[in-house]
Amino acid sequence: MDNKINQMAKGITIVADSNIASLNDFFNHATLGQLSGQTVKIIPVAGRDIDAKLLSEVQPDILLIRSVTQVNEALLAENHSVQFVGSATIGTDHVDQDYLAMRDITFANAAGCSKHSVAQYVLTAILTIRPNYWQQPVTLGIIGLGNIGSTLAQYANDLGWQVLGYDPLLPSSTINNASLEQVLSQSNAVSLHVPLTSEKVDSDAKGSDYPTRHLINAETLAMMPADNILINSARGPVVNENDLKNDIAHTGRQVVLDVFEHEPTVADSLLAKLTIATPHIAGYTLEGKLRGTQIIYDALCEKLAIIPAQSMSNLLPLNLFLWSELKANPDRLSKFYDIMQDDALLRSKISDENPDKQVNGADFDGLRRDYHLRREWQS
Ligand SMILES: NC(=O)C1=CN([C@@H]2O[C@H](COP(=O)(O)OP(=O)(O)OC[C@H]3O[C@@H](n4cnc5c(N)ncnc54)[C@H](O)[C@@H]3O)[C@@H](O)[C@H]2O)C=CC1
Ligand SMILES: O=C(O)C(=O)[C@H](O)COP(=O)(O)O
Repeated sequence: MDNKINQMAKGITIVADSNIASLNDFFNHATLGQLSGQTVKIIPVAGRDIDAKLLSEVQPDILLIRSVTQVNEALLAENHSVQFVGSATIGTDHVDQDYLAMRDITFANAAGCSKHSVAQYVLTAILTIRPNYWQQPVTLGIIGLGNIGSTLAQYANDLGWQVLGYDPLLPSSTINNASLEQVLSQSNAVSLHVPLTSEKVDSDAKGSDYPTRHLINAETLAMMPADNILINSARGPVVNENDLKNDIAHTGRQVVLDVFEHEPTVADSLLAKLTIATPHIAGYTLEGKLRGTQIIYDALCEKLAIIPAQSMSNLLPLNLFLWSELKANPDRLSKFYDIMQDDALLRSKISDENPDKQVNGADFDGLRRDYHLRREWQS
């Protein structure tokens, strides 16, 4: 155990995004208080309300977030206490990890936590739009073959689909088997599973040699035949939304978005053109969210040098959703996941009373906060 954590001996104060699943079950006196005399105080706050003023006033030891809290110098400059930041998410584009390292603050994210949930979301979207794909040969393009992309490829393989995959940062393989242009031009549906990264400039070690910001733009959209579905459940700015709107206007392409360039705001001028639109809930299953909490809880226990005393298996109700059952009964898809209900809820937030003709940020966030977590299908 390091000295700084020892200095928390009188108590641990945690500021946490209130949208973290089962926060109180994982972070309490019984599950963290194994250090002698420790008390645990949790301050739950909406993720977008975790700001520099709060962290300066409260001076917590631990900060637990999800994807909507930007963690950087601006947030932490007036804070002298945080020693651990845990993000119960796969994505890390909201966290300046170099800054945390410079401050000697430990960082953990929840890699892979919702990989099955997101892959199942993508399959549901495709098979809802094109139910005939249960029976016929399909080529699925996957851009980014990490945890989610490779999990999606397994499901596709299971359905007898061909996979064309592109990931320039991984060695070639049976699924990493194509160029970007081949994936875009030769697939029936293309799904994006890349992190949000920006271009590398000489002085900026943070950039990527293969940046993904606006990876899908007028030029790359032009490579896709009009009947090729596009699905983005990665991060909004991976797709240039203006270029996408123009593309749909010209091609009539079927497009599924779970994430948006200007999230949490969604303009009706875009929404009206989408075949399916959902409020960033691709990973929102009970299993996916609990796994995210479990992973950062385990990482915090490691930091505190205590033995984890809580497990998501204690919190999960029985799960009767079997992938084998769905495969044998494709007509049950909407019972496994009714994606059109999520789509309708998002669209219902645009009303004639809303002069801006957009989904407001508060409504978008509200749909996510109150989301009825679905279940992950078991294999
Ligand atoms: N909509 C939602 O609810 C969720 C969205 N996500 C998003 O999905 C992203 C991917 O998740 P994972 O697969 O778990 O991440 P991962 O880190 O396991 O895999 C990402 C893959 O993308 C590849 N990659 C990077 N730049 C690329 C490029 N220019 N072209 C092609 N491939 C590239 C990497 O080499 C890596 O293999 C996350 O970063 C997150 O932003 C994650 C969970 C839920
Ligand atoms: O894990 C990720 O990365 C995600 O995109 C999350 O599932 C998004 O959920 P929130 O962190 O915004 O609740």
